[in-house]
Amino acid sequence: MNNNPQDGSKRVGNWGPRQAPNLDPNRQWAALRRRYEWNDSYDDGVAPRDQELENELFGEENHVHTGINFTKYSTIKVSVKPEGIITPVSTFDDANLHSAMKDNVKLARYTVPTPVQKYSIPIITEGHDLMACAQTGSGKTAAFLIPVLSKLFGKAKKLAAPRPPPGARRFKAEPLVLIIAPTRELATQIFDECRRFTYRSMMRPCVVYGGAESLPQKNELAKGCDVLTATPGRLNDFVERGFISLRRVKYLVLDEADRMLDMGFENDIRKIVQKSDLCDDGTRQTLMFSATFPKSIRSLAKDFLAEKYIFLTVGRLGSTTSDITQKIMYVEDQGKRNSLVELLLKQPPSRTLIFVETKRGADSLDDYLYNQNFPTTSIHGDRTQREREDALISFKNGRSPILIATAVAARGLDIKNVMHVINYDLCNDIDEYVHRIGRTARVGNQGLATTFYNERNADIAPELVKILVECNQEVPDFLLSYKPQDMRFDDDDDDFVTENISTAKSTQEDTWGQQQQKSGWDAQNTWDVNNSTYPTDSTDFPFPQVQNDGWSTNNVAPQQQPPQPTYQSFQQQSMPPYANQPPPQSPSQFSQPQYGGGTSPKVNLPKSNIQYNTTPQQSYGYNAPTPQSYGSGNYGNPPNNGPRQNHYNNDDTNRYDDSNNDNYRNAESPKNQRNQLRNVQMENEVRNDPPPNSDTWGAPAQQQNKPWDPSNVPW
Ligand SMILES: Nc1ncnc2c1ncn2[C@@H]1O[C@H](COP(=O)(O)OP(=O)(O)OP(=O)(O)O)[C@@H](O)[C@H]1O
Repeated sequence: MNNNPQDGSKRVGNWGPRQAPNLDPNRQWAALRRRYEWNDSYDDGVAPRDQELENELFGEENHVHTGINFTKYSTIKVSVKPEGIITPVSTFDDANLHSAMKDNVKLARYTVPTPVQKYSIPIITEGHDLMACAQTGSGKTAAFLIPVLSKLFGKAKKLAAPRPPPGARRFKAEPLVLIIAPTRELATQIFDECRRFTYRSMMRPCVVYGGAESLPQKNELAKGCDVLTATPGRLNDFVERGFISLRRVKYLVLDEADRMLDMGFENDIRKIVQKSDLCDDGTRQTLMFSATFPKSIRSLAKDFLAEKYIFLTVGRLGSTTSDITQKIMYVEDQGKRNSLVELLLKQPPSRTLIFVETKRGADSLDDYLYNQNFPTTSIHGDRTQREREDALISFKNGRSPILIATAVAARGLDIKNVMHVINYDLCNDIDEYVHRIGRTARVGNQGLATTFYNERNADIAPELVKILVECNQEVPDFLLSYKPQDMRFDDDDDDFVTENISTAKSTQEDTWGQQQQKSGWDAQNTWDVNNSTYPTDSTDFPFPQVQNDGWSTNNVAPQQQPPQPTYQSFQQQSMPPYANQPPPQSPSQFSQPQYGGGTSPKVNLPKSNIQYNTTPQQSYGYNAPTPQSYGSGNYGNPPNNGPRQNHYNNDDTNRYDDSNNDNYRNAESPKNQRNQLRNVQMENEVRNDPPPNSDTWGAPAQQQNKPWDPSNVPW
């Protein structure tokens, strides 16, 4: 731990100070964000610019720059069924877009369409229903918004419902476009995209989602709503209460369609499509998008599509992008916390998303890391919607560059410069794995995904190995027995065909004959472990030594906990050479909790401001592990706290619970009180402004096309 001499704040490794999320009680809900307001005095085609709004919508803050592998997209195999009826566009100029849309595409700095856009633009423009599957981060949102909105721009006056008179008490919103998404955060993100692409047009976007107050959402609907993004629960609620009619809908879009049609949401969607007044006169198009589409869901989806729908796949259905370096570490449950701390200390501080299985697990890990002075926050279904939005804002702006999340953040979220995704608890479902790791390495950027694996995850191992092999990733020795000898892509089935394993091959003699990728980011512009300044004494960065230990060569996962790094190895390896402060040198320093054991310390929330000069043991009221407990490999269970429960056995589920849960009403729940107390605690601490340029959390490599330069890090 470092005590920053200037401001006294506690820091761990090279991470910045932990800070309270942006708790602004006056911050408005996402649904109220500004959008372009059309005035009937404007000519159809030419609406004036609004410079302030333009800066907000298209400014640097949220712009995800394309990465060095963006051009590789053009080499991905695309399949369109039925064949021969669609000619892809090759540029946006080819696409015959409305002039306002052309301007917006330029403002969004899109120069070349991605493959899914090249095909979906003509498919949608020509009036087909569509089921589209393309890799995470490959621009699926724009793939439907651009053609849908462009087509409507010219017809808005004719098709759109008249605006309710100002202040109307009785009204019905009658959108032309309805986009349904599984989570609130994704819905608001799509709404933001709608705000961008409807800029200077007549089309007015709105969003309705659970967890936030209904009234502001209703008030926005009352001002006019042509493009509605919604989560299913709140949408059904508003339809039932008569605030929304779906009778004019010309485009129904299911984003993350496989998720929208699986058990959790299927009933909601059936209700919307089959029991509401949704336009059914044959003029409506239905569009489904996702990075994954399991076979069972594909056949179910046909219930909602026209008979002659088009099925578009970019790359293999359900595959992930090869821009993600995937690393699998064998870590027993009781060693996870230490391995995580070690991993976080070894990586250059950068925006990092950690997935856990349960809401309780998220809270507990968040507390644990936070108490070790890591700048964390968390997002899950038990937090109030305001807390969730605050957490996301803090993660995006760099105040809290480590976000601990349940599956609620697995799909769709597009946050720039997420450099590292850690699967602390591996999920059971390979599709969810694909979505989770897809939060990094977007639009041709590169990223790292580290997964903690142990015997309890054996169910997912065969599918996981196939993904690793397909993406030319290293298959660790403990997973070799799951490696198929032959694996082909079956065009008819859109699925893997594997043959039986005869002999397990080591990663060195890869049967596919493809070059192994280097670990870490490679290419000129990113971390290159073999070549880089970071960290010179640990060639297996960012992975602790456990991978190289003897057990891993036996082709079988070890029965016992693998050897853990010792105090000695921490001293030698954990701190990057450019650390501002030296690594812990003495046992007394080392016994401080940031290198602590596997059990969450008891959090005694202080009544007054935290005194930084006191020892952490006093401040936080728990016994930190001793150096001896590290050395003995026993540090997962600090002596006085006993062994940790396997928190992901708890029965609180993480499943997307955004359909009906209005949890902003539960602000007084014990969990939320705890969160509020913690927020107060953080508020009272020494505060630092976010890094001047929050991109320092990940951008140096990705944005400036140059190697990671620690001097860019502002502490
Ligand atoms: N043609 C383009 N050129 C440059 N950037 C683009 C282009 N199309 C989309 N983007 C950007 O790519 C990023 C990822 O897009 P988007 O979120 O739509 O991906 P996605 O395919 O829906 O991913 P996921 O499967 O994770 O939901 C966004 O920041 C978007 O602005």
